[in-house]
Amino acid sequence: MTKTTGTPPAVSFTGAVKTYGTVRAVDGVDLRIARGETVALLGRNGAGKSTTISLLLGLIEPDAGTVELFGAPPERAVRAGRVGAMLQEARAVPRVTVSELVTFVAGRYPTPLPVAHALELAGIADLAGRRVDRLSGGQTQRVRFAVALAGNPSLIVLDEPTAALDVEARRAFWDSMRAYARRGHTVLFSTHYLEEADAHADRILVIDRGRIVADGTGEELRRSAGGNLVSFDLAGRGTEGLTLLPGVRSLEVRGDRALLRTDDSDATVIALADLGAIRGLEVAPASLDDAFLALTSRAMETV
Ligand SMILES: Nc1ncnc2c1ncn2[C@@H]1O[C@H](COP(=O)(O)OP(=O)(O)OP(=O)(O)O)[C@@H](O)[C@H]1O
Repeated sequence: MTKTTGTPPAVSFTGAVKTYGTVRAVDGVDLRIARGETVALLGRNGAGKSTTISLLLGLIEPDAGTVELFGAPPERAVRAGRVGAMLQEARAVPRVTVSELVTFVAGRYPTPLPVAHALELAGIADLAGRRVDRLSGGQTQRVRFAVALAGNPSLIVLDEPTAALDVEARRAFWDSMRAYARRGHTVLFSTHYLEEADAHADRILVIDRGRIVADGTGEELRRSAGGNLVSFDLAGRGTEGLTLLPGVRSLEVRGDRALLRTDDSDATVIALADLGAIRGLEVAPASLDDAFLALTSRAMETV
């Protein structure tokens, strides 16, 4: 899709692998992100999101395969000021004000945003004179966003950017992020929140055990997971054999309820009735949540 112009994509992974001991944190990722796209990297805890982002930023090297930004090694793009990042660990610099910090970072880039503009975009104009080590978690998060924006980078990478934000700050954050994306910048953000990925990304990459298991719009993911969800109370019974019932593609257990994704809910319900497993039985269309669970479910391996 991005090959036609001859311009290298913003992000390109080819067979990238990163292993920690026996864990394949990133396990053969092939990926292209075109310039101007807003992409969400969605996955459970430990799925490989942060490792993917570290590879992308050149903070770690792949054991195999290649990673490029704008057709060059990540370090080169980072050094040229084409990349801004907001990572998970926040280390406050003592005594410095918000404005001083953002001014310092902006000064390291060739074509930075005016500092007042970066502060305004991050929604922290009113915090300009405050010390960065005396802010709340949510305020600190927004300062980190201003730091990521300060250099006016072509690509901005945000690792779980809304983790510490309340509802209002979250909304303000996404408004700012979208304003930045509308200027033609490329945005990659990681999240656990399906609604955020669905609402704010052009494209969602679902990562599970180091692999990209789905790539598309929220609508496409819902469609690809397809089917219906049949759920019922286990009432103490086991889950053996449930994935073998007619139509069933995957099984998830939430508390005492079994959730079966099925391509043929009628056949599944009849089979459950034969087993006498109909307590609290419900049939519902798949949601994006369900699609995500189906895509990343451990039970998928057995289906
Ligand atoms: N420095 C490291 N040393 C050893 N194992 C690591 C290291 N970093 C990551 N891992 C392992 O690699 C896997 C992927 O971790 P990663 O941090 O990329 O996941 P994540 O999707 O960002 O998770 P979370 O949502 O919890 O932040 C996990 O099994 C993790 O334990």
